[in-house]
Amino acid sequence: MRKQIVVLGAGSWGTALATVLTDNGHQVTLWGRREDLISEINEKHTNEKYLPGIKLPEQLTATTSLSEALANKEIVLFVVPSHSFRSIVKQASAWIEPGALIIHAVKGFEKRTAKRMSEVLIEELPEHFQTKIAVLSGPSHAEEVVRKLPTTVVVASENQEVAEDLQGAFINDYFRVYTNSDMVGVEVGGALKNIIALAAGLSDGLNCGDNAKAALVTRGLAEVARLGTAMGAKPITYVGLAGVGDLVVTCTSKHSRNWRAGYMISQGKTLSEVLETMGMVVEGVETTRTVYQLAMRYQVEMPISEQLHAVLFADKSPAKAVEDLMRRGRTSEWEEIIRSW
Ligand SMILES: NC(=O)C1=CN([C@@H]2O[C@H](COP(=O)(O)OP(=O)(O)OC[C@H]3O[C@@H](n4cnc5c(N)ncnc54)[C@H](OP(=O)(O)O)[C@@H]3O)[C@@H](O)[C@H]2O)C=CC1
Ligand SMILES: O=C(CO)COP(=O)(O)O
Repeated sequence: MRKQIVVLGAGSWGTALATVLTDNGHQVTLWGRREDLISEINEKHTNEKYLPGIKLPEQLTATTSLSEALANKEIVLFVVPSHSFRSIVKQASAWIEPGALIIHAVKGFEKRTAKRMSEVLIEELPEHFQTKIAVLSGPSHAEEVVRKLPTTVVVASENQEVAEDLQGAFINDYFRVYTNSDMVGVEVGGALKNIIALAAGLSDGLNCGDNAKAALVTRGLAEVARLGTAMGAKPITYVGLAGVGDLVVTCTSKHSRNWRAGYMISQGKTLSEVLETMGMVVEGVETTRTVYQLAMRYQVEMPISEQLHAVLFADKSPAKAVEDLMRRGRTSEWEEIIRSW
């Protein structure tokens, strides 16, 4: 059924998801903060900064006005980076229709509080939205989605009806959507895989080889599952799209900004040079800082994240980080948490 949908955030992922929803016949409004970009989307049907060379559907309209964007919308999708999430939710809150479903597609934690985005939504929106919140995640680079390449994602909500309604709005022949009830697991998986992708970029830049990459993905998954489970996730989520699926794509794809950031650091660039060159959000950097605190709070061992933290924020050489990972104390592959899968 045709729905009225607003997508808040006109970067790569917001624009790509708005395209999927428009292709599905919904009436979609894309909100962004820059007049020049919004005029470009409305007049030229392009978003050259974030999705160069892509023609967007002509039916997709954009605006810089939050009140206009949110008027009469049945689904509200937030896709702004985690660092601006709370502020945009606060501004939007007053204009959201009481019956709307709320979904976000953000892969990060709030820097100041280490909260998940759904926790921020619960704090900032009126209480009646609490049972209407969902997250969309999984292996899905915007550059491939706008080219209609086959993609699978997961929509997680504690409310099965909400998950199924949203599945129905997003699913099509190139964008297959699965439901899941584990919001914590899906949100934590989406955020943490960026740390492992940064490490994979470093490893590739140091020519550590394919064995090392496989080790990072596999032991990275163990690390993600360990913290996720301690935070309340269901371990089985990590053998799904928001776990192993997203780890594989982000650690191996040329499209990954996190992988590219790690690679550039291995080539001697400073973190600020990397972030400046990228011109797009690299969520894994702040997530590494946050996860360092979360690992201590939950008393969870996270050796890859810990080494990456030292490389990014304490000037440790990537080569020494690899050496320290390889020389860790001997351990068994299967610990209690992972054994419960
Ligand atoms: N790109 C992808 O393939 C995927 C991304 N994601 C996740 O989606 C989220 C958004 O990322 P993505 O779209 O890729 O990011 P981009 O870097 O492509 O775009 C960032 C967008 O956020 C806007 N923005 C930046 N700062 C602010 C602010 N302070 N207030 C309001 N808007 C702001 C930018 O606006 P402006 O242009 O005006 O600066 C731009 O529209 C991230 O959490 C990411 O991990 C998830 C899956 C896939
Ligand atoms: O989440 C993504 C793919 O699933 C995008 O990853 P990057 O932010 O590293 O580009």
